[in-house]
Amino acid sequence: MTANATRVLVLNSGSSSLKYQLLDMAQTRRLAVGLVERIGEETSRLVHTPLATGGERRVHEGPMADHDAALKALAAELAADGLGLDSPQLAAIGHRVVHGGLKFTAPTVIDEAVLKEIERLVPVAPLHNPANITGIRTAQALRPDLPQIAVFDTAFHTTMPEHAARYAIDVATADAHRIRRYGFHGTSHAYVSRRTAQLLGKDPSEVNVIVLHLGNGASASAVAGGRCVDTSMGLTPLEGLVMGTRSGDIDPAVTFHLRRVAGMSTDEIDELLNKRSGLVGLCGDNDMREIRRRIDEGDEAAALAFDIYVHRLKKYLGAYTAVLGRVDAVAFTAGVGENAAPVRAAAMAGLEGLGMAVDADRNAVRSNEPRLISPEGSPVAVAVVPTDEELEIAQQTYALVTA
Ligand SMILES: Nc1ncnc2c1ncn2[C@@H]1O[C@H](COP(=O)(O)OP(=O)(O)O)[C@@H](O)[C@H]1O
Ligand SMILES: CC(=O)OP(=O)(O)O
Ligand SMILES: [Mg+2]
Repeated sequence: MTANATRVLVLNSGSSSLKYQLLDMAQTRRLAVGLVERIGEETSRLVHTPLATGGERRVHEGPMADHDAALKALAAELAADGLGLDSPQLAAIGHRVVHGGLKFTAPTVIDEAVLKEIERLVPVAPLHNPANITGIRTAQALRPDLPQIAVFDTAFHTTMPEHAARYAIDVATADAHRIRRYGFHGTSHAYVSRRTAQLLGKDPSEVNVIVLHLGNGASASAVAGGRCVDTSMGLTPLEGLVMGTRSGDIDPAVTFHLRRVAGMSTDEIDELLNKRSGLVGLCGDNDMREIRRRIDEGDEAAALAFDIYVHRLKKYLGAYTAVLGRVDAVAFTAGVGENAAPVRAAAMAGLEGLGMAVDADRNAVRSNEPRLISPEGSPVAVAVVPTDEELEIAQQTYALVTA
């Protein structure tokens, strides 16, 4: 690595999207950011913003078959800005990897053995790990000489105590198949809980925070003094909160019933619970903006979907208050948490008994900065803290390659 290799490319591959950022770590500056959406569909779309050159945002529409095609397309965009992947200034590529099992508790240099382990975990992250693997393989082919670093969603949760991580099922079966709560979105929960402590002017070790990461996938975590003590996602990213297309918590016997009585196959049930449930299953839309618009027009299915979503949030707020004993702050983050003021207001409504409340004027403020939305003097600080998984991944990646 040359001395002026201070850039990191971060790839955050979702099931059908690929978010990316190129950063210069010498000044912690974003050079380019972008997103490829609807990968695998006819209507794929790439939005690229070249911040370094101050150029216009560029949008390309047209089919992109897979993450390999998406990565090649974004590489071409970067090259057009003179920021190509062939640059000697590129120090490493950092990859978000969703499932790392118990093995990976820290950022890891990717080699064949690491890739094999990520592959082994595909059955427990079927929407995510395959996309992560394609991203890694394509990036390796484009720059075989460069360190590729995996930053795992599961890593932050590996501090959970056994009584939170274990399911109450037969121990021998659980151990034989490594069935336990792993938790996901850990990079976001770690970043946001730290930023929340900062917002309060405290050290992370001094505060207990409930983080609500509400994106398309959604999860809650209880963070005590900077360490995760419980989280809502489990063996897979299906458990917990109501999500865009995933059910979150259900009675596991629902799946037996769907097999025995409804005659569905295991794959059909998997698809139902992961892709046709949650908000989309309840009302046909998974985008909170659209749901709010429909509620304003008097749509009952949208209103019920919203109420179910919020009810689940309240349950986790209550549960994690009990788990933590003392809550200093609740932090809302990700697409819904950062932007949907009505979700925040509804989730907090009636929780005065837990010391939680939202000030309507503060809640209505739109900003990209971390901010308090609870009333002055509230026992629990309620905050909106924008997540930045890409920055966190870039920092962890750069720290590893410059260590
Ligand atoms: N202005 C907004 N108001 C309400 N909800 C929003 C807004 N912007 C985004 N969202 C919600 O955020 C979701 C995407 O969140 P995001 O964190 O980007 O998800 P992911 O990383 O899982 O793709 C959208 O599906 C939508 O429901
Ligand atoms: C783990 C997970 O659910 O991730 P995402 O929200 O990106 O789908
Ligand atoms: Mg996300």
